[in-house]
Amino acid sequence: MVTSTAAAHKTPQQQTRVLIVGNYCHDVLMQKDTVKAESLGGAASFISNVVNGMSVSCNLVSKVGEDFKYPVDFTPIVIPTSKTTVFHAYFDLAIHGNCHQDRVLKRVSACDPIRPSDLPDARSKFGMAVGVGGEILPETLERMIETCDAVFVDIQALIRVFDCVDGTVKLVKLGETEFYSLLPRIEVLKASSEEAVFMDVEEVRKWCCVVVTNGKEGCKVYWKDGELGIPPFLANQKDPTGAGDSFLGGFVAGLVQGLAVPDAALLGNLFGSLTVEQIGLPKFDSRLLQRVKDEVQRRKMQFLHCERSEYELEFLKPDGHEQFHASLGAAKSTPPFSIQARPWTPSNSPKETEQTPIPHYTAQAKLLANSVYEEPIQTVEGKP
Ligand SMILES: Nc1ncnc2c1ncn2[C@@H]1O[C@H](COP(=O)(O)OP(=O)(O)OP(=O)(O)O)[C@@H](O)[C@H]1O
Ligand SMILES: O[C@H]1[C@H](O)[C@@H](O)[C@H](O)[C@@H](O)[C@H]1O
Repeated sequence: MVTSTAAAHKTPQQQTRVLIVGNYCHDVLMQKDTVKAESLGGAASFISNVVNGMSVSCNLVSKVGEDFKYPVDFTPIVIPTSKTTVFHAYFDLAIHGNCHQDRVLKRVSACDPIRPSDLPDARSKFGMAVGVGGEILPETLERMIETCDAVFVDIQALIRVFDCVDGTVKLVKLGETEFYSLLPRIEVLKASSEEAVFMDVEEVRKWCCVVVTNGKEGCKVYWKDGELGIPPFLANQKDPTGAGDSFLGGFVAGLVQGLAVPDAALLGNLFGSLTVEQIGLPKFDSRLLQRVKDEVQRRKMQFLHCERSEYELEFLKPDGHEQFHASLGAAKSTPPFSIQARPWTPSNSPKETEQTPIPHYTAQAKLLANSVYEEPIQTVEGKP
């Protein structure tokens, strides 16, 4: 439930819909010490890609160094004395099986933290605290809680620590962080199944909604007095990077548009599944996005007669949920929507792609392989 009383004094028109807070980064995907792909990264970039794609207005606060090399929709704060955050993701060091970990991440450089004074004064409806490299400070999250009606947090912003020698990302228990006391004041905490073991879900669900994503199994939503599994969508996984971020983007885009939590989580699952099918930051086919928006619109129309406060999350599974899943699945699987990412080449210029615009073309991964899970099949240079 959105509890902020200040929210009641603002009309939705006066507010930014979604405020995304987290640093952009450079992602380098590695296998056997070889660079397989480079891409714009950071939860903020994956989330804004989805939220923009769903035509939901948003604002973004991010910091980078002067070395930041991707054009982006939301101008970041450039810190001349700092470098852009860089992550190397090692896929061959990953541990599969029970202790699921799809990749080992190393933070190679870290940009400055985002401070309360970097945040806009204006209120936002939904705030998203989505740091990747330790840039969200407790006081920053607290300020977001004060200025947003509802705050959504990715646990990776709270529990990551970084090896002081090689930057390897490690996780600490949520209860041992300075963020713990703020949990009763946030709306939703999202964690992957790997991260969820670093919190006591039974305890945290008393204070806020907990969403645990679980790769190709979909996700599970826990709230104070209930829980619900949300089914996945089929995907041909090439790179898991950003699946959780895109999930959160789709989830929030659904909630902003008035969907109930289970339906919004389906939208999250859909965008997670679309993301793993491409290497790096995905580009979504505009026709697919239009079909998804149409399905969301149709779903909203089904509930026009229901009285629901704009500031209240609805957890119970609404009638027609399975049908909504099927409709989104049909939208996803209708050709030619399930397209593969195009390899990045310097010739992917705006002029050359004018007839078939490709959003975010310049931010696409510079691909050196078809999947981060396999031996290199084809290099860009080797392509006919
Ligand atoms: N292989 C897959 N097939 C179908 N859907 C997937 C697959 N992998 C991920 N998803 C979707 O994306 C969501 C998020 O994935 P996941 O649980 O792997 O997040 P994550 O580990 O936080 O990802 P990352 O850290 O790479 O951003 C899942 O809940 C699911 O809906
Ligand atoms: O771009 C990625 C992505 O945002 C992942 O969710 C995050 O875990 C990584 O640190 C980041 O490099």
